[in-house]
Amino acid sequence: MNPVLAELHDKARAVLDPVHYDFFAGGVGDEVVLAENEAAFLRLALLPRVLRGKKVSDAFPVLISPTAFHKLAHPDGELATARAAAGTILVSSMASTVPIADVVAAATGPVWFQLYVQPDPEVTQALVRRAERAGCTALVVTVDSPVFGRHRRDIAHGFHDLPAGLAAENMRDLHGVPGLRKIEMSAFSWEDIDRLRSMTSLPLWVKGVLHPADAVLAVAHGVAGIVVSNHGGRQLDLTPAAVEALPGVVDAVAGRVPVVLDGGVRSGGDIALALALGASAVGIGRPVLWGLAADGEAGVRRVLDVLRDEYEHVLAMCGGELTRDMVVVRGTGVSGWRG
Ligand SMILES: Cc1cc2nc3c(=O)[nH]c(=O)nc-3n(C[C@H](O)[C@H](O)[C@H](O)COP(=O)(O)O)c2cc1C
Ligand SMILES: CC(C)CC(=O)C(=O)O
Repeated sequence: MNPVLAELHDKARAVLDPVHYDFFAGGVGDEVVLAENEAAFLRLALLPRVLRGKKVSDAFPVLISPTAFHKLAHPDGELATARAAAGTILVSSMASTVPIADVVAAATGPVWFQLYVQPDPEVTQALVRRAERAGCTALVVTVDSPVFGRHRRDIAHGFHDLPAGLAAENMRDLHGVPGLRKIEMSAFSWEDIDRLRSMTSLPLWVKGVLHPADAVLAVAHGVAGIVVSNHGGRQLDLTPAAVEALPGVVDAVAGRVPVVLDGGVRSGGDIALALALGASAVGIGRPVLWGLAADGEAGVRRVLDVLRDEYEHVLAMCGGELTRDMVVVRGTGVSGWRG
């Protein structure tokens, strides 16, 4: 892990209420997948190309992944995250503690809205309209959560609701129970994706695809992009590391829509590995929360700056372009990982 990210993580752990730290840090079950998401990157290496004479582009292929309840990390909550997000895309969680309109107003770049499809279609529709009115430029529907993951740390602490004064603000006044944490999970289907697409002209992404067959279905159902993700190890503690599921999805999609990799990205090198394996960009979850908890807006900015700097350095070392033949599995010498 980049040492600045490690330092911010340590500071976040020191300042946060241990219950909230565990909510942010924890995963599902034995936290095997949580650990694997990071460990899998350490099993990969890059064969740099030389003498290519390429100028490194200044694109920064990073999105801020949607994470809930930023006011648990810092009193400015999502406003601080949004202000720091310049140069990236902020995917704002439906479970934000600041209303989406205020998040967009504080941001200087694009904000996408992450949505959990709700059992009541009217609630889902109201959320979509709130995102549209706020000025969000895409919807990201999370599809890996038909039920809540069982997080042992939260269960041990009895953490199942927000403290007084904080609320999932986007849910306010929907169903007339203001301010309760009442995000619901639902086992919806591709028909709901079609329905959502007909409900809005916003580009619609799906987040939480791991199986190549689902990636093919997602393209067939007209999605604008796919986030390969196991929800940061918070849903099913049996999946492969996110980066291990990436090549299969990339192959299935065959360039028809962009594929974003999310889970375990902790350095510029991890970003480079994901891009070499075919991702268009990566999403960052917990490191943003550590920056936010440690130092608010400045902390989030530091996380992004350090990743940008490290990524550009690695890219320059690799000759300015990243392709799958450059990826080697450590200990095997095999390149062109999985084809
Ligand atoms: C505390 C926390 C809250 C999260 N909340 C959401 C959420 O509201 N919606 C969602 O789609 N994903 C949510 N996620 C998953 C992230 O979007 C992302 O998939 C994951 O954090 C990526 O892994 P990383 O933390 O290793 O970068 C959450 C993750 C964490 C750690
Ligand atoms: C409100 C929660 C469902 C947010 C979430 O997705 C998570 O904690 O992983």
